[in-house]
Amino acid sequence: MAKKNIAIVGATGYTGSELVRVLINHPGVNIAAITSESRKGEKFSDVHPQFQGLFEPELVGIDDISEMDLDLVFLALPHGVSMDFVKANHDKAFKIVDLSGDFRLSNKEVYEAWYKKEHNFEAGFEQAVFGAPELFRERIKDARLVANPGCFPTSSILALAPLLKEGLIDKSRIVIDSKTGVTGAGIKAKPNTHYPMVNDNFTAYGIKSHRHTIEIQEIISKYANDEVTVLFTPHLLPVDRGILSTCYSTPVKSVSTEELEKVFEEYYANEPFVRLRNSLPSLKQVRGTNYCDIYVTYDGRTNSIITIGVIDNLMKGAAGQAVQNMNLMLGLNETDGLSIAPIQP
Ligand SMILES: NC(=O)C1=CN([C@@H]2O[C@H](COP(=O)(O)OP(=O)(O)OC[C@H]3O[C@@H](n4cnc5c(N)ncnc54)[C@H](OP(=O)(O)O)[C@@H]3O)[C@@H](O)[C@H]2O)C=CC1
Ligand SMILES: CC(=O)N[C@@H](CCC(=O)OP(=O)(O)O)C(=O)O
Repeated sequence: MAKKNIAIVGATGYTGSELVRVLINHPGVNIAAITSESRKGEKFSDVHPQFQGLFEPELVGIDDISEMDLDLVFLALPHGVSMDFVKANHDKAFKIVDLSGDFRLSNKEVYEAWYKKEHNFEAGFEQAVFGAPELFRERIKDARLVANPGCFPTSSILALAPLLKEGLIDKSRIVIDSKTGVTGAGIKAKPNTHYPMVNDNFTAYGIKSHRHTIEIQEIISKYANDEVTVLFTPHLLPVDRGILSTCYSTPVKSVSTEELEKVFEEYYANEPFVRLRNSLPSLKQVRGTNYCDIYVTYDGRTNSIITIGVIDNLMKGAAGQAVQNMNLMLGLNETDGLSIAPIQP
């Protein structure tokens, strides 16, 4: 079969380079173009020297790809920027996987309330499919626009989905406590991600208002076909990549750890990128991979179910999941390019 032609928009960012790391070893696709506005005309390996000898094309401008013969375009752009490209190109022959949050929510009003930003392409909300393969695989296969999930939502939705599907927990109060590495904030240094602020430090942020609260809540409500209320707090860890989300919920019937493990085993039996762990998972066990490792247990003393979801924010939380979605959208094997072992230690 001829290789599919894809383009990556936003070469200088973390997820742009992570897409390249995965796709240069993908058997079914050719990176036909990679764009940058800030470093246009330079070589990709000038921007990311670790790719010297591996991938050295010249970076083109975003306008150069609109008329190219492409099968799919990845948007590795900030939210608020992706929507312009989607608006201008939604009727082109190529499919789009948008890594930003611009089309993940239900509608323009909800977006504007949580992102504090105007949205300029309302029709995109109707067209977009939320790119969580474990929940919406069949819809992703037919989608022209996939909204790739946020990193915190990926780790927590996968840790909660079986409990919701089986109607095992109280939907009125789910607490999600997440920790992330600093690459989640993108490549440009900000005061809160500057080395002295992050190193040897630990802090919560986005309390009561982080935009992933509504993303998680909307998706799991849709999935459970009922209203779910989520309390979500992210924290910044002094590590470069990885997310660990600990989710607390209350059972609505009598459960045991063994029963819960069985529910999760059955639910994820055929999922290539979900691994159920019988010991506590950690960031390094998924580093550089597309895995989501999950641990589930019941605490009788507090009558709580505790589930832990761990991912690499740049992989299952962004570029890896985007490639998984691309594989589904282009009719390739879902795991192509993604059979990567973790870097440990
Ligand atoms: N980092 C992560 O862990 C995750 C990120 N995401 C999402 O994926 C998207 C990309 O993330 P990430 O790679 O980390 O982001 P970065 O900030 O690292 O990179 C974004 C890139 O977008 C390009 N760009 C084009 N127009 C603009 C503009 N107006 N302002 C700023 N940058 C612009 C820039 O590249 P150039 O100059 O080359 O055009 C920039 O390097 C974001 O929407 C992010 O929220 C989602 C899940 C996880
Ligand atoms: C450390 C850090 O700042 N992380 C980011 C996560 C961003 C992300 O990946 O999500 P979106 O694609 O939805 O922007 C944050 O909390 O905003």
